[in-house]
Amino acid sequence: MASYFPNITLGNLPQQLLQHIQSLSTGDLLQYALIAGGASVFSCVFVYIPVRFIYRVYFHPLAGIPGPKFQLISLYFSRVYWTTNGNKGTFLFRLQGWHEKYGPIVRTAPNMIHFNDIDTYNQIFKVGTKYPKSATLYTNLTTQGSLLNITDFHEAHLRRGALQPYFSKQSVRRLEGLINSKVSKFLDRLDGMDTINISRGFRCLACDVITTYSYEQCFEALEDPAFAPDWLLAFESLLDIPPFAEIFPPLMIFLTWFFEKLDRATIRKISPSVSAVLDFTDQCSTAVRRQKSRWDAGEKDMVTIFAQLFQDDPKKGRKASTDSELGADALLTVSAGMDTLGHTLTQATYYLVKNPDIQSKLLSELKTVMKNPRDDVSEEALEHLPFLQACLKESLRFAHGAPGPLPRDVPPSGATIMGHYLPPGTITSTSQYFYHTNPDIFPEPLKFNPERWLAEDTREQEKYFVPFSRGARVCIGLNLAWGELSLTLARLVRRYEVSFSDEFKEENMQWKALFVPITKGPLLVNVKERRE
Ligand code: HEM
Repeated sequence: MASYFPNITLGNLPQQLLQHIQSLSTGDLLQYALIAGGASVFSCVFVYIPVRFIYRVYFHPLAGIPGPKFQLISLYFSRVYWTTNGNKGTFLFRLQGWHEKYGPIVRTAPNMIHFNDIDTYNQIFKVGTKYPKSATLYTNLTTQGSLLNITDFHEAHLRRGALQPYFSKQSVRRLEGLINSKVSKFLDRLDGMDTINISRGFRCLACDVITTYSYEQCFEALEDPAFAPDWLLAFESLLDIPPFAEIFPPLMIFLTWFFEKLDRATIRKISPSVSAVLDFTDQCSTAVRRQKSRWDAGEKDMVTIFAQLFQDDPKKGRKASTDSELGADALLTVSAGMDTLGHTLTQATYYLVKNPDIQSKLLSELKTVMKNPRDDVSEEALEHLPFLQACLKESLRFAHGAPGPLPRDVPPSGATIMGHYLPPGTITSTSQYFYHTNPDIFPEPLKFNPERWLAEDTREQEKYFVPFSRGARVCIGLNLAWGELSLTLARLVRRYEVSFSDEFKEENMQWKALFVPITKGPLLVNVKERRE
């Protein structure tokens, strides 16, 4: 066997090394490789990681910001910790403990901070902000190419500008007939149903409204006998993506690439859920492509929220969206509204059933604009009902929209927030959950109490109320959401007495924070039609 330390002289080192390597047998090479590998692992574990940890704790520009030190050891270590062993979706609640311990600004990763301060929130989440969405964290593959993942200000501004007119208050008012017709269908479906999974029912309703509006093609989710179309069940199972995909994002990219190469029948055999989600994604893309063909053929008076995206806008310097961007936005508009709306209506119904006195106060108010249980109503009439509006706000406060940390990058100029200098590229993050549960603003924050919104002066509550986020990237669908929330809740409560089903367990309502809140189980109810 060759010596590991060959007799070489410095004069002609590279050549001598090459000759030495060429003289080695395969067995020798393997031994060298093992020794080199072992030495690398050893120095990584016992030298590189500890030295890097010491740098991060004492010498990094963010060293002055308090926080749990174990979060600074390794990003991979953190990812493994927060995605396995029942920890998934609980980061938000741990953050709460850290804020109690360390104060309103906490360093949560080597290059990331989390703050709980509404004035800083308003500085970062404002129109004209210099803090873009974080490029390293808005990378979800299912929304790739869509508005949600755009981090560049100008590009996002142009894309939003093309979609926004269809979501203005006036546009949503014109949609009232559509929303009311879907709500009627939803309520008619409840009639005669036994145990109702109303969490899914609400999501089917949201899906049918937005698909009809977006692509003039209702996906007829409300037709499903149990409000459980395949794609909805598949989305439910895939929302909780497996830990390995979060721990090794490249693996997810590889799997996506791999699935793209397979035909649908093979995918169906490997994973029926992935196949159902892909079918749904195709359905959205096909619907929007069909509209584009009609548009290109000269049918310019069609109603589609994508009309402006079909064409260049030379004045603004916006290029027409590509087919894959259109498909991504088509999927986003359905998915962005479905879970958020469904969850908010689920919270509203749960707390009204749990608090009969609140429900009966709401019912009395609703009777002033809906004489009969089956009456239609306009959103404008509902806007003048203070108690209903208070119930909706309280439900949104409990639903939290996108509760977990929303990440934004510090601009190239760097920034000072809450007395700490943050170098360019630092990721800042904050969570609406903390504002909505601040006990100084919302006393007894975990009590569903609509009355808090009826106080003489609610400016402080409004300041802390951010279910749709704020500023340049505020939810584009918020007017539509208000329309759907108020018409659905008002007409549901006016028409039916809702009660918990015997199969319903309180623990179902425990939730964890993925990008949206996911409850442990569904809200299961029974309904009885009101006589008057
Ligand atoms: C109760 C209902 C809803 C809530 C609480 C809600 C909440 C939110 C929040 C918090 C964001 C910001 C996310 C971020 O910064 O990453 C957002 C973004 C967005 N929402 Fe909603 N949403 C709701 C309903 C809807 C509906 C019905 C639509 C239908 C079109 C919609 C479409 C969008 C879109 C497209 C974005 C991305 C905007 C952008 O990145 O510029 N949302 N929503």
